[in-house]
Amino acid sequence: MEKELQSIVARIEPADSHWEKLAWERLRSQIRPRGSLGRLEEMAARLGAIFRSVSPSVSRKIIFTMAGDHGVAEEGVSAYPQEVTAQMVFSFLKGWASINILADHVGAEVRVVDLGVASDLPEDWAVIRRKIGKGTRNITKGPAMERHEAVRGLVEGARLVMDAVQDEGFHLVGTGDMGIGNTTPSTAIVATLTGKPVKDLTGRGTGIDDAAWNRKVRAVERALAVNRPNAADPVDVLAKVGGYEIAGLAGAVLGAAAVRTPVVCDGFIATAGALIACQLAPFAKDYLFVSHRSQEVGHGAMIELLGLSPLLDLSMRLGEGTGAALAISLVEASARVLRDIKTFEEAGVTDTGR
Ligand SMILES: O=C(O)c1ccc[n+]([C@@H]2O[C@H](COP(=O)([O-])O)[C@@H](O)[C@H]2O)c1
Ligand SMILES: Cc1cc2nc[nH]c2cc1C
Repeated sequence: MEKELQSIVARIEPADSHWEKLAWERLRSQIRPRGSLGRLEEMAARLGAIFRSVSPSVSRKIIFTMAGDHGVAEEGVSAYPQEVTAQMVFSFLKGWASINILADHVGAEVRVVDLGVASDLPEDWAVIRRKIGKGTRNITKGPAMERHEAVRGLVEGARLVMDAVQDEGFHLVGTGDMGIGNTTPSTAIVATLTGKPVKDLTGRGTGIDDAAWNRKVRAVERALAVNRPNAADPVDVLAKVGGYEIAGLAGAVLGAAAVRTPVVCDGFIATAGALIACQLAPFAKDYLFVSHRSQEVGHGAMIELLGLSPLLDLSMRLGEGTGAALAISLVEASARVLRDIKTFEEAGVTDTGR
């Protein structure tokens, strides 16, 4: 597994700056005032660099919603009980949840992956089964998982995305999460990677009260003190204070970058995964779009560390891939901007704007 992870990471090359230049040339010669489509143009130029094309198509879209449970939930850090993770997986499979509706709205398929739900999911559920463990261990007492388990989660996430792109022809990937308690490990990850005070990075997750917030801050502080994750070793951080679904989310970003495919990450937890991926393979960032700014307070520090601007700011804090779904429509729009808007020359319009 470690070898396979290394080979995935080694495949990740920077996006193509030559094609980015060609994309900017086309964008600048389109029949509209120069720069008038703002950030859509930046997205379009990045797509040109990713696909090595000025006529990219991203019509086939897929969202992977990665699920896992967390031993730290027993510290009372969430507003909901652990069984909600499996219950929401069932709802995703039924098509009842927010992600189903928003993904359908933008024409994206949803796949639900069990990387570490605490219970055995019934055999007749159409979930993608990649269970590494039945929930992580409590990070306030020791490591969330073994290092080899973190590597396995990374590889499983990467494989799912690479297969979807290479075997099924998807052009654009979104990442989302489901896991009661997972804002706690995500906070521990961003605290480790930024060194900022835990208090400033800890949010309200599913909507916890002040007492639970205090417990959450203490849980993250204890997790860091007990495990001493090595910020210079992203797999160590993931294994000690991460989660199974966070490993899958990080792997999905690696897999997308390895097959030169844009990937849109959702909110706080999916971005924690993306951060791990970009620490492992800095060029992965060339393929990454941060869908939205989550209301979870520590998300700002993650975004700052990545150096990417979120596409939307809708005061959302749901997860599941919901922000990714909405932003996917913008990424698709920017591909159409690049490909379909005619140039002054093509349209015979007088150009005096240079
Ligand atoms: O994606 C986000 O920004 C986000 C912010 C807060 C909560 N969530 C979701 O809520 C759950 C985690 O919250 P908690 O309070 O149980 O740690 C998990 O299922 C996430 O998908 C997601
Ligand atoms: C009901 C519910 C749905 C969710 N979706 C993502 N995280 C969630 C947390 C809860 C509690």
